[in-house]
Amino acid sequence: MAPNPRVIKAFNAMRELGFSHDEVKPVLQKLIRVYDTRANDENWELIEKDNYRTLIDAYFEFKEDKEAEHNSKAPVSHHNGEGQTQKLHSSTMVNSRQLTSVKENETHPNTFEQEIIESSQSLMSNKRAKISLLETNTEKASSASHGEGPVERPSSAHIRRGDILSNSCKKEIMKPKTEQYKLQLGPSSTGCTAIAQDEKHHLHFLSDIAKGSEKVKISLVDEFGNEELPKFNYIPDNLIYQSANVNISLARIADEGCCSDCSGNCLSAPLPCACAQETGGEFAYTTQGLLKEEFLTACLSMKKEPQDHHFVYCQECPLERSKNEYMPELCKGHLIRKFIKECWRKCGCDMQCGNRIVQRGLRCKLQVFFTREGKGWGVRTLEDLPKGSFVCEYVGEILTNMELYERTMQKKSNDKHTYPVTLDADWGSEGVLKDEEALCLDATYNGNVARFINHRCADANLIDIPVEVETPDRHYYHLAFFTNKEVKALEEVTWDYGIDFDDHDHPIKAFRCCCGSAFCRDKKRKVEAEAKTKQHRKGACLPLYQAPLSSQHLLSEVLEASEEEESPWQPLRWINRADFLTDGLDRDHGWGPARPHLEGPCSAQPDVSFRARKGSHPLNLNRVNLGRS
Ligand SMILES: C[S@@+](CC[C@H](N)C(=O)[O-])C[C@H]1O[C@@H](n2cnc3c(N)ncnc32)[C@H](O)[C@@H]1O
Repeated sequence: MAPNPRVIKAFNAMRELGFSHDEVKPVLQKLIRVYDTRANDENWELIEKDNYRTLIDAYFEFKEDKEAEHNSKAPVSHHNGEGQTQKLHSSTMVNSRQLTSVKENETHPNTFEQEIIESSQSLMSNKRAKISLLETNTEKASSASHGEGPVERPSSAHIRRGDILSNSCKKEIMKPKTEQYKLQLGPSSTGCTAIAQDEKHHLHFLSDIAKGSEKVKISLVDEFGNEELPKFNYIPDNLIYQSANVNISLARIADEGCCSDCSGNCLSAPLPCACAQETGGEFAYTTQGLLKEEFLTACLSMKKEPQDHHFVYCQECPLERSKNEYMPELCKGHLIRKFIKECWRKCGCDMQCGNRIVQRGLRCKLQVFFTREGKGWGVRTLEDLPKGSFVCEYVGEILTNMELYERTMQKKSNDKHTYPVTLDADWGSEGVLKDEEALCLDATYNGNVARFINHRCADANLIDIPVEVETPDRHYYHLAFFTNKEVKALEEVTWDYGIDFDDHDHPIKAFRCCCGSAFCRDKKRKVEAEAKTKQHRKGACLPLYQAPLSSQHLLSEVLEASEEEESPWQPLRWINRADFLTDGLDRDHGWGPARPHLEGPCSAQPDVSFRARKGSHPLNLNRVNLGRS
């Protein structure tokens, strides 16, 4: 295939500015992918405009990231929980609950409003609360709680603060309208917060975002009243999007892979059954339905300290293939995970069997709330949860990684994409995975409550564990969240996405982490980057070259020549790269950017200052005549 002339033009333009082909290639490739120029040739203009300004910026960003990555890797210890940079992993399955006929006593809780009161009361009795606030007197709520009518269907109701604030609070509301004030029960993410706001603000409140599809209601509240309600479809079980190859059939479950001879509760049998083999001949669950301590500890240590032997490297990584079909990069590694295997349809036990926890679905009282730290919506528990409790599953659409990549490319820039989960916990046991077998979960458009669970670096209170239920093949499994410590009512629940904040190739751009953890990997990275910038400012700046104005030399020639040992062209001055970039390229005067590897000490004062290019920053930078004129 003949090379695209625009690619050649881009390389030529960059070469003229002194950037070599090899340095530009990965950056250009990335931009081509990001702007999808193959599908839309017009997008080339975005790369080409302002004399390839985007490409130049991307080039420096790329360099900076590489340097930051290099610096951040060296001192990181893998034993303090801060060094995890594994890719997202995870898991699970299709509609096990749709496929199972669950005949259990449905434990619909009281209305959301009652839950809140209960939570507040429990806080009061714990002496943690200073003020008890939220209470309802809406007719609907009371009739529902008295069984006089159907439970209110969720809707995007905007309930005014006066409707739900208790009498104790109304005194406060009499304060001047302009005054905003907040009455709190503990810190924002860990305590109940009730807020009386300016009259203009409304409290967003939904009594059940699951619309009755879960065994418990999941309420949503925005105490700040400013945020738009999230737009997505609630689904209680995973759905296959299109090309994902998820093959569920009883015939695929071997007799040895199930416990057809069991009856009742496998956990009460004298010996563990075949389904416990996966977990070393012991069930992962206690008879109280919690994760066993040893199993939890083993899973936690694998996540926190992923030693080398816990990673596998694909011969041809489907993740890399989805990013670049023609020139995939080498596999970055996948963490091998511990699985739980639950009894299922071919097993002789009943639905109450203690080895069927995740498939019985969500039972915790959870609430979606708007966080204050800049994380957007989050999830908190409305009841105390003992260590090892199953909280919920990460439910979404099952996509191939190719489909995910395409989806993220198509999304509009201001669309929020929830963090997807790659189902790669067992990729190591496979040969070369086909695209339709390399799956992930995306809960952006269709998902359950887990789509609101925020990330916390290293010391989150939930752990995600892969669970095999209805299919023995491990392309597809469930990803279940369990508490890894006791979680008190009204605490936010979080999990460590395993996000690598330096991975700029990930289909979803990493967010600025506001997890607040002392082990925050993003914060650590920023601190390191800032230290580096300061160092730059102090002295280690970049060399700036200028071809003599009188000379006919092209800037590229100057730059190329300056790399030769005997070159007459040596950088005489250095400038701060950030300053240079804000000022733009002044090619009319022959100014060119320097290459980072030529860093050196900053010179004191400029000899000469030049007029800045029209429209650029009017700085008299260290614009020094570097030529030998
Ligand atoms: C799975 S969603 C969680 C729900 C999300 N907060 C929302 O409002 O829909 C993941 C997204 O939440 C935000 N997020 C999660 N954890 C965060 C954190 N620690 N700091 C900042 N933003 C976070 C990021 O925008 C991320 O892409």
